[in-house]
Amino acid sequence: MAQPANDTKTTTKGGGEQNLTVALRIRPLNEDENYNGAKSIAHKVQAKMVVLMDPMEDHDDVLRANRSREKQFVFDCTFDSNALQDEVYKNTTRSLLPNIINGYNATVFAYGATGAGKTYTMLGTDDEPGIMARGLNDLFVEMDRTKEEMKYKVSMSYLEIYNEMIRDLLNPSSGILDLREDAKGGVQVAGLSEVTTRSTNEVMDMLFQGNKERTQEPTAANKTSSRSHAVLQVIVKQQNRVRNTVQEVRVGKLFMVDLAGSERAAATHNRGKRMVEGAHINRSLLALGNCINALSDKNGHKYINYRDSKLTRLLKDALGGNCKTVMIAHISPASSQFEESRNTLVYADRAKHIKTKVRRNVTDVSYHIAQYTNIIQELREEIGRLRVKLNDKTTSVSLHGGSSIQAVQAQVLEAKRNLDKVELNKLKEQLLISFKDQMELRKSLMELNNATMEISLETNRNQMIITEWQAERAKSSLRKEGGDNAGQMSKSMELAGIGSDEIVEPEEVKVARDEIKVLHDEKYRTEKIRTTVYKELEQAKSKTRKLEETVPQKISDEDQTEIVMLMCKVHELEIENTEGQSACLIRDFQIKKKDMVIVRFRQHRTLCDEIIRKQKILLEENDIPLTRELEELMELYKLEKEDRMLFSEETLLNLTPEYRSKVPSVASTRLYGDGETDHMSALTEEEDHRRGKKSAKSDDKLFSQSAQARRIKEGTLSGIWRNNSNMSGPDDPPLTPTPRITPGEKTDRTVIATGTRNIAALAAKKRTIIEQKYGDTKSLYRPNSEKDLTNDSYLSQNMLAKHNKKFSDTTLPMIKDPSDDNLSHNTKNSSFSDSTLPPIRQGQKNSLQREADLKKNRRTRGNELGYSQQFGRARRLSEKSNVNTARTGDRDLLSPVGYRNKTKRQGYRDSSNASTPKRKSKSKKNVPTIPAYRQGDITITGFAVPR
Ligand SMILES: Nc1ncnc2c1ncn2[C@@H]1O[C@H](COP(=O)(O)OP(=O)(O)OP(=O)(O)O)[C@@H](O)[C@H]1O
Repeated sequence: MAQPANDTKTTTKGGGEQNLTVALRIRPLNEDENYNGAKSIAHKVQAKMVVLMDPMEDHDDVLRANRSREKQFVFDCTFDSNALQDEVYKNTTRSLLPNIINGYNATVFAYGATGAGKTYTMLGTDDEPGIMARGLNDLFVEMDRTKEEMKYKVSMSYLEIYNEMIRDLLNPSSGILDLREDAKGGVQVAGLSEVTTRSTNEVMDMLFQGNKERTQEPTAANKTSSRSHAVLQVIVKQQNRVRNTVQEVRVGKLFMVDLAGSERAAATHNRGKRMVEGAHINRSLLALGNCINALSDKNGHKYINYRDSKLTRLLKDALGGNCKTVMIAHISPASSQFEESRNTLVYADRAKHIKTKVRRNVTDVSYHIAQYTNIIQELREEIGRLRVKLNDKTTSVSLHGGSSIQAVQAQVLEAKRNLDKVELNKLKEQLLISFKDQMELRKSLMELNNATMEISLETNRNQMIITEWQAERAKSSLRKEGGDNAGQMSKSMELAGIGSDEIVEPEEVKVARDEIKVLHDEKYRTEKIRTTVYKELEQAKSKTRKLEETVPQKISDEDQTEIVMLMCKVHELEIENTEGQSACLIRDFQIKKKDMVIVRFRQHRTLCDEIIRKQKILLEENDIPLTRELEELMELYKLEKEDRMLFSEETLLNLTPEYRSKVPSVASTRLYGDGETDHMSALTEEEDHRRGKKSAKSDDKLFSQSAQARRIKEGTLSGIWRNNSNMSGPDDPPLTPTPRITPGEKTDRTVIATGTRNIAALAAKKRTIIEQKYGDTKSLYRPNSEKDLTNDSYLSQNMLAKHNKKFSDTTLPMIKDPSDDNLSHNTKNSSFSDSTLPPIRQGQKNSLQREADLKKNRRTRGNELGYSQQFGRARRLSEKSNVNTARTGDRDLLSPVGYRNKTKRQGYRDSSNASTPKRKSKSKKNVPTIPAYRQGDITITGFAVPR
């Protein structure tokens, strides 16, 4: 029997003292006993009680009446002749097996006379296996049940004591084995083979082979009499599968002993060898009986002599040590076996009092470092085993439950698809909302940009009206002073800046001033809204970008990704479309602005032309010779004018029709452009002709009338030269829009003459100043060869402006040459910018009236804003549907724009009814105001972006 390797510390834990379990089995009468007429004298009278009757007892024998040997015995359990093998096993042995597994020792031995049925109980037959087979079978079953958690090692040995000699039944060739005791008092059989077994079948095979080796001889008492004690030892080592450095190993031993039966020589008729065998058997059994007697001594002071036989030495632990012991006594019920049975019963009854101390055998093994490798290896093997097991389970599950798992997987996939679909729809919805918001904001921004442009244009137009009137006012002052040579200087000075207050400002100019202020406020408000919208647009863009970035992360399906990408593409195209529209509008605005600059330039040029012409007349009339330089300049001027005429038709064609119709007050000036100059020249010539004066010889070229100028005579002087009733004679025809040219020469001549006189007055003023300063006026008339006169075009407007700033203030602002390539750039920086609002004169006579008009305008706008704020998004559709109508002035009154215009018109009417003349249709203006901003609610007068 091998011991655990390494550092071991074997201890016994738990348990306690307990009595030997004694069972009694009474076998049936065999054929011989029946044949010999033996009577059954052993009876199980209760579950644990047996009665052994005295076969010699005779109730009729008075002498032996009180000497009956009948006796009752009580054991832990009794089995009669009808008891089955399984019943005996279950009631005596099976309860021991768990103890064996948990490290306890147990012994089951069969005791009894020869032929009493010990071998039958322990070994049994093929059909009725005995306790050994059943016990071993159940032991393996139990180990198999817990093998996942515990690791077992089962070994067995099988020996016999025959004639006090120990033989290895599993290895008979090993000869007689010695019985030795170790230092701890443990009994060891040297050289006994321990065969490791893994299954019940192996155990049974070995048991079968071992029994064949057992000495068994027929005797008179038993045809299959066992002539030796057989000891089957099963050692079970148990340890937890989870290894540790200190491992607890439980070692349980089960001894199953089939003793040889005691025999009486007389009864067995043994002779010779059988008699010798019987003597050894009896001797060993006697030793066993003595031990039992000693162990069962109630005082417990008797010496237990185990050394009298090898049997008692082997059963030392089983009888008095650490062992749970079950003794199954066997008797024959036959009356012929009364003495044997009675002795057995007496021994068994004594054995009941034997107490053993049962403890668990535990060995704590501390492994050396070198052995950790083995532990690790074992652990790896365990892991591998578990993996195999897992795979097997998976495979098994796949085989048996594959369809259900596939169904579950399908359901999970389906659920995931549904989830993805819901998420995708949500994402799509968010994207669409984001696109829509962005588009609305872009359109709003575009509309606001256009509103700003419209405001700018409208401001310029009003500025022109004011400038136009200021020029007229200046000329009107000249006319009033026309012909009055006396005090020319003082008048001229007055003309230069003073006296204009006496001229009543027309209603149109007042409205223009009011509207400039309104437009200025409107521009400020529009810019503010534009900033807000721009910020919102940036936020919307950012939001859309984030959503677009989320798309590939959340959408795995290819088709779904494609759909969302298409949505994004559509969105991008919509944005491009909007930007294209915006660019068109901006270009249109630039063209309009350039047109306006051109008109302003032409106005200015016309004035310059007129001044030059009149100066030339004055020079001729006064016989003032032209300087050489002036002649050269005149020649250049003439050439430039001819070129201009050639260019005029092309310029006319390039002007936008919309602008022509939209700016009626300056339309005539703009439309006819150079033609007007020509026409004016023609008129001047006609006047000269009527006066009978000859023109200067150079006039045929310089002031010649072109065919085109004559053709377009109609309406030419409707602009700055004629639009003043104060300047018109009583016989003059109505003012514009009358397109037909009328005899206005007289007025024009007056104007021209007045202008010339003004210039002359300024010249005189200059001379006076110089004289006062230098006392020499000749320097003013120095020939052109003289240096300081070379650059003095003293009759030019610029020169005059230098001497009198006020004069220049009353004239048109300086305009850069339109031939500049940077026209648009100059336009932005020019004096026409709406940021340069004209100064509103204080102290004018009509200032109170204008203030009233302004307040009225403000009130009107206030109504507009309040009203427009009440409009929601739903109103937009109504507004949009009325855009075209709004352009023609017939706007929906529910529309903010329509409401505004309607109110405004009404406001004008009220104003005119109260204190001011009715506004002429010519001066009716559409001030581009925008209602209070609400995303997508912007509509500009005369402009709407289709949605
Ligand atoms: N309970 C029983 N039921 C039927 N037959 C039995 C029973 N017990 C014993 N026998 C039979 O009795 C005979 C003797 O039994 P067995 O050999 O087991 O006695 P034994 O006590 O082992 O004898 P020995 O000590 O000589 O070996 C056998 O033929 C056996 O089959």
